[in-house]
Amino acid sequence: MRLKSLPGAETIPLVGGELVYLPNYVAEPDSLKTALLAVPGWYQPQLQVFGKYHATPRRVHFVGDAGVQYRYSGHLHRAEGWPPGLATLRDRLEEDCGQRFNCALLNHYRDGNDTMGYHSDDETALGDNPTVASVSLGAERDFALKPKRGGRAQTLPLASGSLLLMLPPIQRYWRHALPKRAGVGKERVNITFRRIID
Ligand SMILES: O=C(O)CCC(=O)C(=O)O
Ligand SMILES: [Fe+2]
Repeated sequence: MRLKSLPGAETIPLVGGELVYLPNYVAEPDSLKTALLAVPGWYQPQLQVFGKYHATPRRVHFVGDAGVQYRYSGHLHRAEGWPPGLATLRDRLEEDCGQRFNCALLNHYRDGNDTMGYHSDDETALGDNPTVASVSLGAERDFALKPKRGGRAQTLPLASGSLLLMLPPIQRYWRHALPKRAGVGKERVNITFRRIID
């Protein structure tokens, strides 16, 4: 990956990796959010935990080059193409990051009660050194990071229209989450652009 020098980018060094944060990457985040929420195919996966089914506390959608498959959170997702508006953003990201992204996972957090638990994006399908590019639209939410070896969690508020690049080898040493924020009444859409290697 050859990262272009992006004006306004802030590098956040962490032990064993780094993040790059750009607050104003998308010019009209609200209209992109509205367009993405209108795309058919959003659903709320049911997760089986100790034999009992629970609804995942957010809605998800998987898009990308037709035929790309990704097993994530116990479900096999199959992409059927890129929604209008997202292909343009992907092209710009590919240009800025110097690498291809062949799919994206969309998450819809309806309000501060919708969350994502601690995990790392380290599926073998992403290869040994994945770069995950995360774009946030709508409500500002805290992104939390915790070292796998133990230690304090750090939080980073993700503004509407921002880009967060999770550069390798961060997924090896850190987990991340989107914690509950009871005071947040507005919705948020997050897009994580990924590259499945087959
Ligand atoms: O919503 C976010 O900012 C995080 C999403 C995430 O970690 C993921 O999709 O793997
Ligand atoms: Fe993630």
